[in-house]
Amino acid sequence: MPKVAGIDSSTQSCKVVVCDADSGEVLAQASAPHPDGTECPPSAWWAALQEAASGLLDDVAAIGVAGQQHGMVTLDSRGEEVRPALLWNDTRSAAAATKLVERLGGARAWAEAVGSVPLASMTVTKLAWLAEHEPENADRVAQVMLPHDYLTWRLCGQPEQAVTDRGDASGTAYWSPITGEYRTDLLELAFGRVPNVPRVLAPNEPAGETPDGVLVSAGTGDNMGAALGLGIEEGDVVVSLGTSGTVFGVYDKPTTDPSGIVAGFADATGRFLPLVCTLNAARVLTSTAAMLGVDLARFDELALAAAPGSGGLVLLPYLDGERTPNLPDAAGSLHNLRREAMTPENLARAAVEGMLCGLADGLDALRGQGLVVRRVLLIGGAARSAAVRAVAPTIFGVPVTVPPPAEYVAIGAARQAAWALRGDAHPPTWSLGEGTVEISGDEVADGAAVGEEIRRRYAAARVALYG
Ligand SMILES: Nc1ncnc2c1ncn2[C@@H]1O[C@H](COP(=O)(O)OP(=O)(O)O)[C@@H](O)[C@H]1O
Ligand SMILES: O=C(CO)[C@@H](O)[C@H](O)COP(=O)(O)O
Repeated sequence: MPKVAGIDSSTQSCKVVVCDADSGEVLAQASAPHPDGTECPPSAWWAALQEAASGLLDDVAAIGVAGQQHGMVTLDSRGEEVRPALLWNDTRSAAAATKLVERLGGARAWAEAVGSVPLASMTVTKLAWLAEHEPENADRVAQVMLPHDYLTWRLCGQPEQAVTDRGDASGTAYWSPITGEYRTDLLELAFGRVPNVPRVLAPNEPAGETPDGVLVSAGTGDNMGAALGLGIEEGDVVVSLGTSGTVFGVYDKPTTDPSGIVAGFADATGRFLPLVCTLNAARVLTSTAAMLGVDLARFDELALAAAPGSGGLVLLPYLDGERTPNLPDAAGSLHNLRREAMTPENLARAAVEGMLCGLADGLDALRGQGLVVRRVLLIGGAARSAAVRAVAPTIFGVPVTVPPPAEYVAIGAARQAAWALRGDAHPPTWSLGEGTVEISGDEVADGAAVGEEIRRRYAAARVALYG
C-alpha cells in the first residue's frame, strides 16, 4: 500500500494530506498558516510547507503540490527571490491590465490568444507592473514562476529548469491552453523581454525527485487540484468558498470569453477548466461575524434566524476590491437600510446572500460558455457554514451537493502524485468517502422565486452604484 502526499499551498495556509495511493483514503493531515497580505516572500510558503509536513512525509512514495494561482514569483540568476511574490488578490496591476488589453487590440484578441482577458489577478499584468514601477527589480529577474512551480522546484532541489503544468500555466495569460504553447510575444509585450519560464509537463509526467528520492508530480493550480480531488465530470460545477470564491467545471474544449468574466483555463487531466473567480468569499462571512462581535457558529445561527431576502438588505461584498465584476478599487456596501430591517440577523444573512449572488452570476456566465450545470458541488472553508449550505440552493437554483468536508485541493494533488507514480493513462479511481449531503431539487423549486428576487435586488444595487 504505497502512500502519497498532496500539498495545498493556498492564500491563507499550507495544508498537507497523506493518502493511500490505491484508495485515496486520507491517512494523515496537517496545516500551517501563511502570512497575511497580498504579497508574500515565496520562502514563507516553503517554511509553512515544512512546518505542516513535519513528520508526515517519511514513508511517502510521491508528492504533488497544488498552489494558489497566478502569483508572480521572480528569481534572480542565483535562484534568490527578487522581491516578495504579488498574489492573485493584489490589485495594484489593474491599470497595467487595462493598458495591456488595449495594446493587443482589445479583450477579444486576448481571449482568442490565451483563453482569458488579463485582469489584475493574472501574472502577465503583475510583470507589466513590475517593469513599470520597479525597473531595478525587473532587471534582476532571471526566471518567473508560479507559487506551485516554486514549491515543486524547491522539493526537487532547485534544478536549473523549473517545471509547471497546463492548469497553472493557463493562469499566467502568457501560456495558451488553446495552442498548448507559451506566447512569448505577450510576455515580451508586458515585461519588455522574455525571462526563463518553467517547462510545461503533461498531466501525469513527473517533475523530478526530492534529494531523498521521492517522486514529485507536475503539480497544478489549486482550483485544478480541487477538480481532480473531486473527480468532477461534465454537468458538475464546483463552487469553492475559500479566500476566493470560484465557480468552475471541466470542459472538453477551450473557452474564449471576450467579456473576461470566464477565464478559459486548462485543467490537470488534459481537458479545460472554465472558471469565474471573485476576490471575496469566506472572509465576507468572517469579517461580518467580527463586525457583529460573534463567532462563526453564532453567525450561522443569526443568518438562519433571518427570513430569505434579509428584510431587503443587500450587501455588495467587494471588501478587498473585486475581480468579478472587474472593480479593483471597489469597497463593500450595504443597501436598502430601513429601520425595521437593521438587525444582526438580517446583516448576517445579507452577507451570505451577497457572497452567493456573485457566484450565482458566475454560474450564468459558465452557462453562457456552453457548460451544463446539473448540480453544484460546494467546497472550501465556508462550505462548513450551515447558513451557506441552507441558502446556496435558493440562490443557485440548482441542486447542491456538499461532499464530506475535506481538503480537496490537497487530495487532488495527492491523486496526481499517485497517477505520476503509476504512470497510467488515467488518474487512479478514488472515491469521496462517506458523508455527502445532497440538497434536493424540491427545495430548489420551492426557493426559485425567492432566489430570483434576491438576485434581482443584488443586481439592482450593483448597477445603482457601479453602472
Ligand atoms: N464555518 C465557517 N463559516 C465561515 N467561514 C469559515 C468556516 N470555517 C472556515 N471558514 C473560513 O474559510 C477560510 C479558509 O478556507 P480555505 O478554503 O481553507 O481557504 P484558502 O484555501 O483560500 O486558504 C477562512 O477564512 C476561514 O475563516
Ligand atoms: O485566482 C484564483 C483563481 O483564478 C484563486 O482561486 C486563487 O487560486 C486563490 O485560491 P484560494 O486561496 O482562495 O483557494
